[in-house]
Amino acid sequence: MELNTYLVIVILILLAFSTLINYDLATADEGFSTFPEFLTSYFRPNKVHKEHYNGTLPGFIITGVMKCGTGAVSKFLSQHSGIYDIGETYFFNRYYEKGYSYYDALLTRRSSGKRKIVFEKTPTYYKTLPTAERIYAMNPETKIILIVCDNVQRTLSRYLHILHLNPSAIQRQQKEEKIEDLGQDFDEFQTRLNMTVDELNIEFEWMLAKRFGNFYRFVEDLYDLFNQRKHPFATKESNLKELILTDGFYSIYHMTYLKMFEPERVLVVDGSTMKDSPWTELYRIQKFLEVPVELTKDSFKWSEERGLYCLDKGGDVNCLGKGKGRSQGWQFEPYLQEKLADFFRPFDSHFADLVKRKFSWQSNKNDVDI
Ligand SMILES: Nc1ncnc2c1ncn2[C@@H]1O[C@H](COP(=O)(O)OS(=O)(=O)O)[C@@H](OP(=O)(O)O)[C@H]1O
Repeated sequence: MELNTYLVIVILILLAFSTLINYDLATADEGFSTFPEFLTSYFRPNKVHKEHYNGTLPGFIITGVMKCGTGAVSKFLSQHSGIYDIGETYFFNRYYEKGYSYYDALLTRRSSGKRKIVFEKTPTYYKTLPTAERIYAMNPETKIILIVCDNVQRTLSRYLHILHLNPSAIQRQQKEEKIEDLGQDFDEFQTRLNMTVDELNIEFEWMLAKRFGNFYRFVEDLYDLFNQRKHPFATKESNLKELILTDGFYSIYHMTYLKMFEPERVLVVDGSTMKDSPWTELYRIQKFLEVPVELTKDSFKWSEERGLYCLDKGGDVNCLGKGKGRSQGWQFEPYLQEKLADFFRPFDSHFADLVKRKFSWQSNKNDVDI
């Protein structure tokens, strides 16, 4: 064969691949029907502990997402006369080995016998593997609330959160390691984040190509990697930049909950609305919890100083602590803002399909025909 013929063949192969390597939901044309089939293969533990469990049971658990307004939702809900917030426990992912007697004692002590619906929030439950199974095993009737938000904003908030950590002497080294990984200042963080997005994009484009551009099949492959505790999810080798990004793959983590709990026991909340109209999602939450709707628009007052809605306690404006709302006025450079939005968009669209709702931060760019 002549050199020219070789060249033509190579160009044709490259062209064929370039159409496959189009990491965009528009190419995912047959995946939607895979959801029901995928999600009806329920995995449920044989042993349910509720019958043997005499102590205080949480009526519901807020499982995440970190930096998506879990503190705001908890604080607002704690104003409800029938609800009691016992705070963060990390029982199901950090202290499970201590056993139910530890959890029981903790809940009983913190709730001090209140005859209310008790809840806890631990913002990492949503993405730690055995958690859904363990909560289900404790009580399959537990209600689950997952608060999600704009991933670009969440990424920014995570960096600022780590930068402002006020660690104990023991944790100081951990903080230094995190900052070393992320970057000493915001500019350095942006440069490194940009590179990490590029690296993940290359990896994902190949994975997507192997699935002939079907985003839904690609997500199922990611789901398998998550279950096998493999890259790009948390492993010993993971860097924090990757983890901050993959923390936003809500579908992957949420599928483990949907495979376990009845759909009516799981509520997804748009945390991005907590800043400018908290009462809208709080209405949905109160309905979901089947409690009287006490938290309404009248329960809130706009704080000019904080640029956020705060609780209105009879004229007294009660805002969350200074540790919340620190991202006001911060923004990524426009090039990175756009790159991150592009990176997360198909994942957000997939999640929106999975839970059948559209979120406040999703632009019309998401209205792709799938
Ligand atoms: N009404 C109101 N008041 C205060 N803060 C609000 C509110 N609504 C949403 N938010 C946003 O919540 C972000 C913190 O999220 P979390 O509470 O989930 O953070 S944490 O994971 O528990 O640390 C926090 O992120 P930062 O701005 O980065 O601090 C806020 O933007």
